[in-house]
Amino acid sequence: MNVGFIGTGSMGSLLIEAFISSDALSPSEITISNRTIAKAEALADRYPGMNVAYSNAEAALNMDYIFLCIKPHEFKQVVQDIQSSVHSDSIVVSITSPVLLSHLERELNCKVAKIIPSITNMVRSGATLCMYGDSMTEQDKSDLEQLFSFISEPIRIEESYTRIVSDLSSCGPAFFAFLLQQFVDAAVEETGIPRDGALQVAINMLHGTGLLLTEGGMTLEQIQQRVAVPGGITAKALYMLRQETEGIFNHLIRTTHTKYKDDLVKVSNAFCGEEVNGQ
Ligand SMILES: NC(=O)C1=CN([C@@H]2O[C@H](COP(=O)(O)OP(=O)(O)OC[C@H]3O[C@@H](n4cnc5c(N)ncnc54)[C@H](O)[C@@H]3O)[C@@H](O)[C@H]2O)C=CC1
Ligand SMILES: O=C(O)[C@@H]1CCC=N1
Repeated sequence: MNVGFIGTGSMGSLLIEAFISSDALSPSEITISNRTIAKAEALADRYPGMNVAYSNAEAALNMDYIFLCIKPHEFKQVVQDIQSSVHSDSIVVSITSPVLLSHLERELNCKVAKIIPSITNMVRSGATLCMYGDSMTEQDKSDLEQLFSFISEPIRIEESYTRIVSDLSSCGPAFFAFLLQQFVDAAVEETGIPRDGALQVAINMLHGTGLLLTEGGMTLEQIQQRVAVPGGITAKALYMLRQETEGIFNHLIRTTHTKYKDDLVKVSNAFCGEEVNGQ
């Protein structure tokens, strides 16, 4: 398989490293390009056999898959760069939410997909959200999902739900890391417990809670019920939490969606010179 990665920043390098460490791809199957070429060269130095391309056009030439691991505002330029390298059987994969499949289909004479990864894929965990353009066959979709199954659970979603599912899957690790940090900081502030010890206990708790929900087969409600014995301490604290956090995640979701709509308008203007009112 020949796979091109354009953009070797945070997510591009994470995907490359996860695919290699999971044996989904060997370094010699991978060609990379990046705006700052020294960054691509440094990555390739760590994986003998990996190829560095000195233009995006070269990174897309003769590739089965071309992953665009760049920011939304960088798409228009990169899509132009690769236009003459792709052919009807190439599959271009975008990993960002505000670039629509229709934007890519409009500009590229090839098959297109959108796959939103998550930082959790670094440890071969979490989901990848899969959406496909019209020319992707069922075989193309299952081949791509087979590749992503080495590092994640691929889940097909409707493009109209991209943002909310990205909030849960890709932004979620940042949101829950933030909440855990607040919990630990408060523990230190309120009691003087050494931070390292408190953090270690909190991390074990989060890991164990994840296992209860997966391997343990428990629901979110069951976990709360089993811990919050009637009249006990947890029950009292959960009551307080419900009062104090009411509506907070609605506010969070409205915030991500407002930013998403702004980005979508900018990308649509760049691609089509017109505004789009999609969600
Ligand atoms: N951070 C996360 O957890 C997730 C990020 N994403 C998406 O991944 C995308 C990339 O994000 P990051 O990797 O965090 O960004 P980044 O800024 O770390 O990486 C982008 C890379 O693209 C390169 N680049 C920019 N313009 C280029 C061009 N014209 N030609 C070649 N290379 C170019 C930059 O040099 C940089 O190395 C974003 O669109 C983001 O929405 C998607 C899911 C999760
Ligand atoms: O907004 C996006 O497309 C992704 C999800 C998490 C970070 N960036």
